[in-house]
Amino acid sequence: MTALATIRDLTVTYRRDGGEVTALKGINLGIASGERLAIIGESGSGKSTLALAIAGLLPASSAVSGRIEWPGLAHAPLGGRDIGFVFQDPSASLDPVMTAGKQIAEVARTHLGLTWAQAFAKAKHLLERVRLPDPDSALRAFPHQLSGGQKQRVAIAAAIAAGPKLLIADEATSALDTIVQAEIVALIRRLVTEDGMTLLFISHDIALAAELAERIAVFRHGQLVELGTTAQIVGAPTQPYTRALLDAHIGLDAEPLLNRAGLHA
Ligand SMILES: Nc1ncnc2c1ncn2[C@@H]1O[C@H](COP(=O)(O)OP(=O)(O)OP(=O)(O)O)[C@@H](O)[C@H]1O
Ligand code: NI
Repeated sequence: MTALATIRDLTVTYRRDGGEVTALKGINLGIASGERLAIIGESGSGKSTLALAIAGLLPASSAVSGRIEWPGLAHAPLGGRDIGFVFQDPSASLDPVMTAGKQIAEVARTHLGLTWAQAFAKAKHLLERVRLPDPDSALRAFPHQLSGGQKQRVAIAAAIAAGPKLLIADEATSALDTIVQAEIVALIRRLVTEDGMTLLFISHDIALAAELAERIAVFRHGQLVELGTTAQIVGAPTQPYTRALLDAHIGLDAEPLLNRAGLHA
C-alpha cells in the first residue's frame, strides 16, 4: 500500500501559563492511502493535537518538532482542499448567519474555482449525498434550523466539498445520541468508500473505532502505545493499557466488540 502521509518523530508542545505541556512525544505513524485509521485514547492523550498537526491547524501557542511527509500528494497539503476536517461540535464549524448551502458552496468555490451557480449546484448534490431529507430547503436553512445530526451532515458535506484525499473526523459523533451516532458513522463510511478518501477517525470510544476502522492506533499521554489491525487491537491487544480500554468498555467479554467490528460471523 502506498503511504498518503508519514509522520516522523512528531513532538508537539503547548505553552500555557508560563509552562509547557507536551501533547505529543516522538510519534511515528504512517497513514496508507485509502485506509480507515482510528486514533483512540482517553481525554488528553493527544488525539486532537495529532489531528490538528496533520491538518496544519495547530495554534500559534504550539511548538512542533519532527515532520509530516506527504508522499501521496503531489504538493504540500492545503487544509480544506486536500484535508477535510469534521469537528465534534458542528455549531462551532458552521457559521450561524450563513445558510447551509452557502457554507458548502463557499468551500467548492474557493478550492475548485467554481462560479456561485456551479458551487450551489454542487452544494445541493452534496446535501443529497449526505441524505438531508429535503436538500432544497436545507440549502436555504440556517444552522439553528437544523437538528444536531443534520448540522453534522452539513458540516460533513462542507468538509468533502473540495474533494479532499483525507477526511479527519475528530470526535465527530461524540455529541450525538446513539442512534444518530450510528447513522453518522454509516454516512462517513459510505462517503469515504464512494470518494476513495482516506479516513482518520478520532474517538475515545473503542467500539465506535472498531466499527469503522481497519487499523487502530492507541494513544496514551502523548505517546503511541499500540498500533495494529482492528482485529489485533480488539481481539489480541498486547498492551495492558489497550486491554484496560477494552475492559472498560465491555467487561471481560470481547465477543460483542468483535461482532461489531464484523470480525466474526
Ligand atoms: N491549545 C492548547 N493549549 C494548551 N494546552 C493544550 C491545548 N490543546 C491541548 N492542550 C493539552 O495538550 C494535551 C493533549 O490534548 P488533546 O486535546 O490533543 O487531547 P485529546 O486526546 O484530543 O483529548 P480529548 O479526548 O479530551 O479531546 C492535554 O494535556 C491538553 O490539556
Ligand atoms: Ni480531542
